[in-house]
Amino acid sequence: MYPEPNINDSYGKLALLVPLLWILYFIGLTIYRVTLHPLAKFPGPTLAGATYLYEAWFDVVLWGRYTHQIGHLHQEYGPIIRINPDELHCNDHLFANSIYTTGSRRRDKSSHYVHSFPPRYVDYGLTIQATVSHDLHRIRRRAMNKFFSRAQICELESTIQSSALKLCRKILSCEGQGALNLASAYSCFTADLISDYSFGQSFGFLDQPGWEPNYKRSVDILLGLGHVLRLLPILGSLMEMVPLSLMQLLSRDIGKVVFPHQIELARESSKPGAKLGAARSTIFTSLLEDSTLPREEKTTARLASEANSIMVGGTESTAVTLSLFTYHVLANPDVLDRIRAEIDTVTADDQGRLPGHKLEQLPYFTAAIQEALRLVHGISGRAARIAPDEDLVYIKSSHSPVRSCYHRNEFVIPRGYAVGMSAYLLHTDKDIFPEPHQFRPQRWLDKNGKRDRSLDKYLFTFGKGDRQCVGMQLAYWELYICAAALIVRVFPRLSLSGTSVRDVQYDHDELIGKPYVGSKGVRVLVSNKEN
Ligand code: HEM
Repeated sequence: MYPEPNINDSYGKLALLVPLLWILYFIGLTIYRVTLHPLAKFPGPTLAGATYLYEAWFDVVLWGRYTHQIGHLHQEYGPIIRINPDELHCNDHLFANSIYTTGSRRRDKSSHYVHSFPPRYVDYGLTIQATVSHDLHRIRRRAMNKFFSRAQICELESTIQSSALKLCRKILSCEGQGALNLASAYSCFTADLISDYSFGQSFGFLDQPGWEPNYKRSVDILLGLGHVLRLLPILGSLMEMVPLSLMQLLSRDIGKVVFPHQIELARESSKPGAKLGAARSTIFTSLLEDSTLPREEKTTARLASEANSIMVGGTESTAVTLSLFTYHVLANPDVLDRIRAEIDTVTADDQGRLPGHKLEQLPYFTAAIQEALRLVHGISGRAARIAPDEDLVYIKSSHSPVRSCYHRNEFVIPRGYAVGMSAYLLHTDKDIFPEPHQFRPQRWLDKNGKRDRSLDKYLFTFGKGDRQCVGMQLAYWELYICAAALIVRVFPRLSLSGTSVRDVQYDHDELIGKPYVGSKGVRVLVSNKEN
């Protein structure tokens, strides 16, 4: 007779074996990553190539600070470095056009990067911004481009003008009420505009008595989740399993960014003969009617995710640029005077509005907007791309901003591996932007005070290549029209309150660049007479 196998004993062995196998796998993987892996020959700290924990230390534990560390690593290792097991980082402007291409050279997004976007809200794979595949992105982008062309945005001018005037009146009505945080005010303005354009119905944040609620907190929460989701994608999958109703109960702010209802309304109004249609065509009614978009691209889940992506992309980035612009202009009265003098040369229309196409021709005003965009950085950290069909050859240029002990001049990046650049590091390259942390609009002008466009190609705030911000024209139009209205109607009665340059200065990444944790943003006092 054989003794009966002890089941508890077998479970015990299995319980030991599983972690042991996992540890062996992990050790094997680590050795592979630093020896035989196709990126193993690239310069960089061994730990960064061996494990994602290195990136997690800077981005999760130290909170969004890997970009600073990447800057230090470039100083030590040269213009192209390995920053995690599967990704390289380059800090040479001249290589940007090889990474961020347009036309027939295909570029996928790296799935590690797109995991930063919270599932369901700016859904991984469902939105244009989180689409990994180049080919699928082309289909989605083609359908969306027409809403953001210059001609289309010019059509929107009167809506932008009315919202800007509404914003000015509302700020002025805060006279004598203590410090006003402009982050909320500007967020109300941008969210109202983009919701109106997307759904044909504005959120109406500027029409409510105060500035709350608004969309800012929801966007902050979503962007703040980015590092954790990217480095622990399983959390994303868990989030996906939480029913929407529960998520709305758990967080009122996150609950606000779910739009199936708006998509269903758009679907109803796009049906032939519908009665409840919006007065004009909106982004989503038009996407639903677009016969070139395959049916699976028009599901409510996908379009609701896309709505989130447009709302998130279109609200906070423009609002923070306006805040940064406001701080620097109020803190530098000579800059304000110069812009004001230029704006005074523009003839207003019969309703007192300053036309966008005239404003964009003002050289100093434009230079100040470019400078605000440079210092705001947009998506400040790395935005990696993968070339699936070609090896990329990087040849160290004489420009290359970093001096290194590595003497290799040529690197071949194997196809299928991610390589990216970071707006913050490019925008603070002293060779291109001397005194990079200073707000100096004149750097965008020639010695005769005319616009010098030679620096424009180094502005990375809207990204580059095929995946460059689709809303760029709209953002410029909002900035010109709103900033001009504020300068003429509001700034003479504003003064900064308890705000320093640190409140607008880049400190860390939360997908977009953020000032130090705890910053209260740009706060102003509104007085009843002009300063
Ligand atoms: C100052 C304002 C803005 C800044 C700095 C900005 C920045 C950016 C950047 C850097 C990207 C590329 C992202 C990447 O590579 O992953 C992007 C993409 C995008 N932005 Fe903006 N954006 C701004 C305004 C807007 C506005 C007003 C909209 C309104 C609709 C918008 C919608 C989008 C969308 C939908 C994408 C994805 C495009 C694609 O993947 O093809 N953005 N934005």
